[in-house]
Amino acid sequence: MAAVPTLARRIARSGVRPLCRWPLAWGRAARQPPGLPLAPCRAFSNNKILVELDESSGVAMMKFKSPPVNSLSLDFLTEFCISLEKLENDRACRGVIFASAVPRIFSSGLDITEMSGKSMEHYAEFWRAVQEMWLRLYGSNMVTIAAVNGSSPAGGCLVALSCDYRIMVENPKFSIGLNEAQLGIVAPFWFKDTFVNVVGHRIAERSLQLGSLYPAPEALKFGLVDELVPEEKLQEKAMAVMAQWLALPDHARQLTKSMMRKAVLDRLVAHREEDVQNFVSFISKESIQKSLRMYMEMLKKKKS
Ligand SMILES: CCCCCCCCCC/C=C\CC(=O)SCCNC(=O)CCNC(=O)[C@H](O)C(C)(C)COP(=O)(O)OP(=O)(O)OC[C@H]1O[C@@H](n2cnc3c(N)ncnc32)[C@H](O)[C@@H]1OP(=O)(O)O
Repeated sequence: MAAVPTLARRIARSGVRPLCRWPLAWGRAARQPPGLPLAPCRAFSNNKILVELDESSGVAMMKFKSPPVNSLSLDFLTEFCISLEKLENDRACRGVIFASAVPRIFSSGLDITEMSGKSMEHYAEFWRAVQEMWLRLYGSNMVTIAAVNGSSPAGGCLVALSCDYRIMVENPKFSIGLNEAQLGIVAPFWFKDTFVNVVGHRIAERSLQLGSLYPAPEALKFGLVDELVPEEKLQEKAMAVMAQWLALPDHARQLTKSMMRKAVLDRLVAHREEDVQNFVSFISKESIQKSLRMYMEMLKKKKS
């Protein structure tokens, strides 16, 4: 299979629609002192993601709005990469906070329908998009904070793990973890490396083998998330942590981040095509397809 940069073409084709210059998301108007004009702010959105950049603070809010569960479909991943690239190239932006606009769910992880009943070409295109999302997010020069306002299994957990800091809503009904093994699939080496870098080898090994999902208070205990807050305090807390991180000179923080993450990033870059081939041959096995179908059926049955 040739290494066709299909995602790059999708990014080029896909338009990012500008919104208005004075957006309302995250209650900016409420924070503004009365009588003063609003600080410069730019917003853009596409079908699945809303972004608001506050130029005075250099902080962007990226909100996932792909109901019902913010699953990471090919379209979502493409739009995520476009939005992140736009912010990365914007000199006014120094930090991004990620949150969900869907109640109770941060992200349900990779869209299982993209990995089930499709062609080998489709699996390859999808997996390149997953790799691209992680390479851009884990390798971002910006300060990245996950404001985890809902459940965040598997690929959703990877998004949070790839950020510099994780703040989660203290609700024990919200869970987070790399539960791939429960679906009969395996977290690839770069998911594992990202996880190990956050929680350490022993906890990662046990959690990955068991496919464990942890309620927010459990996740805090071993550092899968950095702190818990009540839902109504999440935005304020994320802004405060961001201000702390942005108080340092960018170059020192960026070089340190790159030093800490480079080996893990380089490993995927060096084995990218091999990783695509591994994914395609693994996911297209009939036994794996059967496991995914059963898991989807289980999700549907749970409702009835
Ligand atoms: C040798 C090694 C080689 C390497 C091989 C690599 C192999 C692959 C590695 C893949 C890595 C990562 C995988 C993933 O990320 S898989 C996704 C894992 N996600 C989950 O397990 C979460 C599943 N969902 C839930 O638990 C719940 O939906 C929820 C998120 C807790 C929300 O619960 P809810 O009650 O509010 O909503 P629910 O009714 O369950 O769902 C609403 C509809 O959404 C559908 N849905 C849910 N999650 C997904 C998903 N991830 N993908 C697609 N669709 C999803 C669900 O089926 C409902 O649909 P419908 O309304 O019934 O039609």
